[in-house]
Amino acid sequence: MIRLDDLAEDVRAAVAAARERVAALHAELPRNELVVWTAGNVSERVAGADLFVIKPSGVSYDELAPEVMVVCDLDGTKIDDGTDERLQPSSDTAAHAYVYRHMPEVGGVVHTHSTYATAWAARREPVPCVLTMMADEFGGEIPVGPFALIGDDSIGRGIVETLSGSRSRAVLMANHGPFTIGKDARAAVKAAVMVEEVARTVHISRQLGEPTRIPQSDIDSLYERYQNVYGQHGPSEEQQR
Ligand SMILES: O=C(CO)[C@@H](O)[C@H](O)COP(=O)(O)O
Repeated sequence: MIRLDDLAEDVRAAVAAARERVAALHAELPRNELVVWTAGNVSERVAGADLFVIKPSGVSYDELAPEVMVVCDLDGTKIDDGTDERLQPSSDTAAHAYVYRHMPEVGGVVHTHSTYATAWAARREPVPCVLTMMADEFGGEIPVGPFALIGDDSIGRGIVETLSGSRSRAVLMANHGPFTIGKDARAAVKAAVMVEEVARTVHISRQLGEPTRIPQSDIDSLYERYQNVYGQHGPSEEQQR
């Protein structure tokens, strides 16, 4: 079994940094009202190693300190990471691991059961692209993935099949809920917040009548601008010094 203490110093430092980030980001799930009880998880790939960090299963968000974040290899097997050997990683670990193995550009994965996104998942209905925020963030509709049972590669396969070649960073797994991906865990958490927001707004809009879809050329322009122009660019003040 891989022992964390036997790994190179730079890998151990990268694991420690990922544990800090993943522990802190779990607080965003209840803060943004994306989860009840312990029903959601965040993971992040460890830079420069075939490892990722994920929360332990069924532990209260209040108790998710960096030192209880579980370290797994890309098969989803917990390594000897210094935590109690009885501490089990998230029940969705196999799904996260499958995504990291098959989507090398992905550095973070999030799963929640947030109410509105999960309501669309229960209907197995994609959220149509009727909001500029959707075009900006997801570049089109939020797709639905197949129904898959928890515990093996099935969920991961469904996520990868649905999101490979899609601009969407979110998939609604049928009858289950949203899974989101990003370049790192923070980006995947942002996508989880955004998918819930747009699922809620489009649901409310449909109570008023049928929302109007945005033409594809406008979706493309909005996506291009948001991904490449929106926000702050260039070196930070620290980098300029
Ligand atoms: O969907 C499920 C279980 O049915 C999971 O997403 C849990 O709701 C969260 O599990 P842990 O990450 O705490 O194992």
